[in-house]
Amino acid sequence: MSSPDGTDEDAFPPQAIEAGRLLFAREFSFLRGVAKLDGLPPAAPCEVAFAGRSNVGKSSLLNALTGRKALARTSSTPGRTRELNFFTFGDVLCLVDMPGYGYAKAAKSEARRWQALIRDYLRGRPSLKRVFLLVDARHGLKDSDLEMMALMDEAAVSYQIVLTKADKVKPAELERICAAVADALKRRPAAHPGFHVTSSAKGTGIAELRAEIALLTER
Ligand SMILES: Nc1nc2c(ncn2[C@@H]2O[C@H](COP(=O)(O)OP(=O)(O)OP(=O)(O)O)[C@@H](O)[C@H]2O)c(=O)[nH]1
Ligand SMILES: [Mg+2]
Repeated sequence: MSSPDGTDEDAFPPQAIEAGRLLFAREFSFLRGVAKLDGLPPAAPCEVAFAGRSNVGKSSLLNALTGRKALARTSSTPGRTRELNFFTFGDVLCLVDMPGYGYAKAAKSEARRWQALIRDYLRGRPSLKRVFLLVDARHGLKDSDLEMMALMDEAAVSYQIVLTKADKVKPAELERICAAVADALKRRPAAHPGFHVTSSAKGTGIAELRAEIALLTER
């Protein structure tokens, strides 16, 4: 499904793009924020989560996918999302906006609490079909991303990289980052080999990501 550089560009036939469009045209609502695992909502048939470093653009991507400007709260200050936020499309799909990691200024105790919540959630959620691991296209993979990937490899949770803020990088630099990401994914047992390149600001790659999620709901 991937082109030689590992991206999923052109990988989706028009039917898949249309299925993604229809899926995300459904009624969509915020279900609840969860700070402790015992508050998890009942499992939807398909759950998809968005993880990544603080400020990488998780909440913005969720808003771009759903076409709602302020469904998930975004901020230029890292550490905006502090809980697992569950959004549902009827009884078909649940999207989870996760708190970011790697934010140096977060209080240590709070960072530990988020990490434990993320770890326990990843390990104990059979309905979780895939985690989209967001990586800033300007910065590429950082140590904290590699730690997150190791955690998901260990928990056998399927994950796929989504490069964000592609509008902020020059094409040559983007190519270099894509090659580095494709290389890093080769040695990861739970990683999907393809990845997405997106810009929530410009709408790049959003239709393809919707199509990818629609395919996950059909499994
Ligand atoms: N240029 C550009 N800016 C973006 C894009 N996506 C997000 N941003 C900006 O990046 C900042 C962080 O975005 P958020 O969506 O709040 O990031 P987050 O990953 O949810 O952050 P936390 O909840 O703190 O972990 C905001 O100022 C967004 O406007 C993008 O595609 N392009
Ligand atoms: Mg957020």
